[in-house]
Amino acid sequence: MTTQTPDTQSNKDRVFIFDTTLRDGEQSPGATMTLEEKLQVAEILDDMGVDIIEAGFPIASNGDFEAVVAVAKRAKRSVIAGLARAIPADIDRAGEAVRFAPRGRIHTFVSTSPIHLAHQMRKTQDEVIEIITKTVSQARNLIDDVEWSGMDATRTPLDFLARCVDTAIKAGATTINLPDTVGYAVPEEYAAMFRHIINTVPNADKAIFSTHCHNDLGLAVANSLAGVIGGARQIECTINGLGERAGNAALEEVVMALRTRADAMPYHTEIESTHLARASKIVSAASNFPVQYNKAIVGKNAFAHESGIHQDGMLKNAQTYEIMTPESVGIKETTLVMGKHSGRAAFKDKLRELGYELGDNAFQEAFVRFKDLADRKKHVYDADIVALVDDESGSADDRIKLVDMEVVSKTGGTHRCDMTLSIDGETVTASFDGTGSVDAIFNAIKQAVGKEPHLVLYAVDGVTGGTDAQASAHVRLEMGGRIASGNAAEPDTLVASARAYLNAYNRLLIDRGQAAQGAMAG
Ligand SMILES: CC(=O)SCCNC(=O)CCNC(=O)[C@H](O)C(C)(C)COP(=O)(O)OP(=O)(O)OC[C@H]1O[C@@H](n2cnc3c(N)ncnc32)[C@H](O)[C@@H]1OP(=O)(O)O
Ligand SMILES: CC(C)C(=O)C(=O)O
Ligand SMILES: [Mg+2]
Repeated sequence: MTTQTPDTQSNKDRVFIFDTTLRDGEQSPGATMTLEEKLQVAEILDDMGVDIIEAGFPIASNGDFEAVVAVAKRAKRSVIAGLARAIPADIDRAGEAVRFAPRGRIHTFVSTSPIHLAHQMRKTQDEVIEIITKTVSQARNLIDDVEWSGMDATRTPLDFLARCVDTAIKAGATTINLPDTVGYAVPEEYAAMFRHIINTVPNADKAIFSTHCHNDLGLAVANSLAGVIGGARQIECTINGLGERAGNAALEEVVMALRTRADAMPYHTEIESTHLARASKIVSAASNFPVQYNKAIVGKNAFAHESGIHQDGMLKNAQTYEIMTPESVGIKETTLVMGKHSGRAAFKDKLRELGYELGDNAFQEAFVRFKDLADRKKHVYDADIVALVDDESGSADDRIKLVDMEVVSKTGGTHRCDMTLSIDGETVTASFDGTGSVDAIFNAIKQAVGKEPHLVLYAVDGVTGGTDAQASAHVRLEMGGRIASGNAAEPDTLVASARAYLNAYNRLLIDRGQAAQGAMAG
């Protein structure tokens, strides 16, 4: 690995970030945003230091025009761009909209690839060259900042692409964008294309070269970075990778890749990365596109760890499993998610966080119960762990233990419980009916133990949400003037109820200092 340092002094390593969430991003089917939503997105982009915001395609509709005008009027630091086909009316309309910005840009594009020329534009190469000269000059007469894009550049023969770029620069384009419109390029090829064009076109140094990559093969970010390595200094991208078809390069990914791997790629952006998580949420809400959990940088799981080995490492030193801090992208903190893959280190840390200091044996017991619960439950929440630790039932000292239980309930019919208990080490079975499942369970226990404590209280709470939530059951029993309470938490309400009853019963036995059989003989 080579270690390089970005040249922040001369700015030759500065990469400009051109965000097109409001234009290419909005082209995602279903992602249409209201004016209010667009303004909210533009505001965060401006605040985070996006160099250029492509606010829309003004000729597309009055709504798009108004949105570009509104974003332009509110722009603080960012340049505001409007897209235009290589058509005079488009260019005029874009110019009309972006002139409201302190700094506006007309972004005009035309197809360059043989397939587009033959089937979409139905023009010859010479006609396209003539169109470029006319339209770029027209744009340049309206504004100083003109970007020209060669649509489908990556499927265009390099000699013709170079001719187009040369023509656009001569006509006054200040930024040259070479898009991978259909997400066809691979990184080495994309880098080589920039190198070739920049080295071949005589006035290449008069323009900034730009990448614009689509994610059809999942290569948009890799290609954008390769483009920069090949000489581009502007990346066109979108928040959350929103965009036509499989999307564009994700802004948060290119920014953090350049920041995190500045040693390998000595370039820098001026993006304030702590805004990334918020920007992602705003765009997700505005576009109605959920962010996938495992999305790099801003996904729910990007800084979450469930497996014990990783959690252990994270507790020892966060750099063992994180290459950037959550704070650096605006996420409050790393989460150690408690689940079936968690180990003792994370469980102990979680207990400490929840205010528990357990002795070795109690910890070991609680950990076994936690693993057992996590095996049965998808999400183990803090409240589940609290219930699990507070539930002292099932301890090794219990004289009556639940071995097995089966409950059959029929609508409008009987409720039956077959139960196997271990009483002072002896296996006892019982079967009993009840007016409901819980009644049948309690009756079966009473039959097995042979004594009838009086049920003073029975209550159940859901500890956490969802159908797999733990049920916390509470039972209070009275026998011979003594009262004992028992609690148990389980994903299954009936099992929780049985265990809470046994927990209370075991406590009655401890209080009396009697053996269970003795209690039975009573
Ligand atoms: C790769 C990209 O992302 S390109 C941007 C894509 N974004 C959009 O298309 C969203 C906004 N688009 C629209 O609202 C509409 O398509 C409009 C207003 C631009 C045009 O609408 P219409 O005039 O009805 O044309 P329509 O969309 O049916 O067809 C596009 C026309 O533009 C032409 N065209 C496409 N790209 C260009 C270009 N860069 N320069 C000049 N003409 C172009 C096509 O050849 C076609 O022309 P034709 O009707 O003479 O065959
Ligand atoms: C308009 C251009 C830049 C575009 O979005 C593309 O080629 O993908
Ligand atoms: Mg695009």
